[in-house]
Amino acid sequence: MIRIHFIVNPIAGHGRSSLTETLLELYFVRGVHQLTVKHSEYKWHASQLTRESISEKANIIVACGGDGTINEVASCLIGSTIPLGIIPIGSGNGLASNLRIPKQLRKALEIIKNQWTVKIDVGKINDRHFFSNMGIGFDASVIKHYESSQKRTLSGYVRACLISLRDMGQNQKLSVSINDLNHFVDPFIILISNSNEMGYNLSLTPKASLQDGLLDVLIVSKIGRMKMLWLGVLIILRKVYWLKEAKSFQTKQLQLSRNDKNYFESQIDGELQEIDKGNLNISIQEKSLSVLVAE
Ligand SMILES: Nc1ncnc2c1ncn2[C@@H]1O[C@H](COP(=O)(O)OP(=O)(O)OP(=O)(O)O)[C@@H](O)[C@H]1O
Repeated sequence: MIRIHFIVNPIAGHGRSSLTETLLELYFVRGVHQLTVKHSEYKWHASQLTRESISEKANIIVACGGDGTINEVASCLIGSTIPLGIIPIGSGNGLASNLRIPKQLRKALEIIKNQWTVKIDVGKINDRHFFSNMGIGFDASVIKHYESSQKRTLSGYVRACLISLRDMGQNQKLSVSINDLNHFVDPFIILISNSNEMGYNLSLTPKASLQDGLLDVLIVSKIGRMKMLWLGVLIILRKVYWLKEAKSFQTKQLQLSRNDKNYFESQIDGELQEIDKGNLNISIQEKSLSVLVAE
């Protein structure tokens, strides 16, 4: 018997999905698959449910949600032999899109039944993990406004970008140490990416790969408002490197530090996080998560 546990975020993707045990059972074989469906009730509950599923000896644990839910479930599975399944019912679904996991329920469940796995890299930031990307500056501000608007849609995302463009003015001098070189920056954005997709088919690091053992880093120093708009166009065209203030790096690890006492306001896999430390140590853990994908 294959024990498959589904951890469902009921509010992901505007809460439009209605994944129930009765619905899921239609796609599986009684006597071969044993299904358990759990619903998260609050932030970080999905992590707790995953830890319980591990002690209940689940053979496969499926994150049903967007990048935030995947982060909570997958963080508990790093280094484990239990593979992560994904049902992309989130809003942006960046990681699922990079892994070519379809949004159609039947096709996504087919991947889980087939049990074909690949190992992917995992990003580490101090004692937390990210699977898609993390960022500081403009994109953290976008996530802050996106989370506080009640509209988790592409138009809500565009609106959050416009509000963030209006608000970006504060200086935050940082030291970034990459590949033994120190860069002192007043960044508009720092994005550290494992995946080549941020969701909604957008990418700031189109060359990133989930399996290359490297983090792709984009640093854009402070720019004026016209250039910010031009950057928006370049993001859509996937040609951010055309901007002369944009610098790209590939590395296995980097450090960010700031001298003032402020916390780092950052986004990790699309969720706003306030990291109360003057130093961020960011690294890659190569091929440390098994994920179910199409063969
Ligand atoms: N019952 C719940 N009520 C409120 N928040 C929840 C609940 N269950 C999970 N969450 C939180 O919802 C947040 C958003 O989840 P998730 O990222 O999966 O969806 P999304 O934002 O729609 O998708 P994406 O990240 O792909 O845009 C996560 O931080 C998660 O911890």
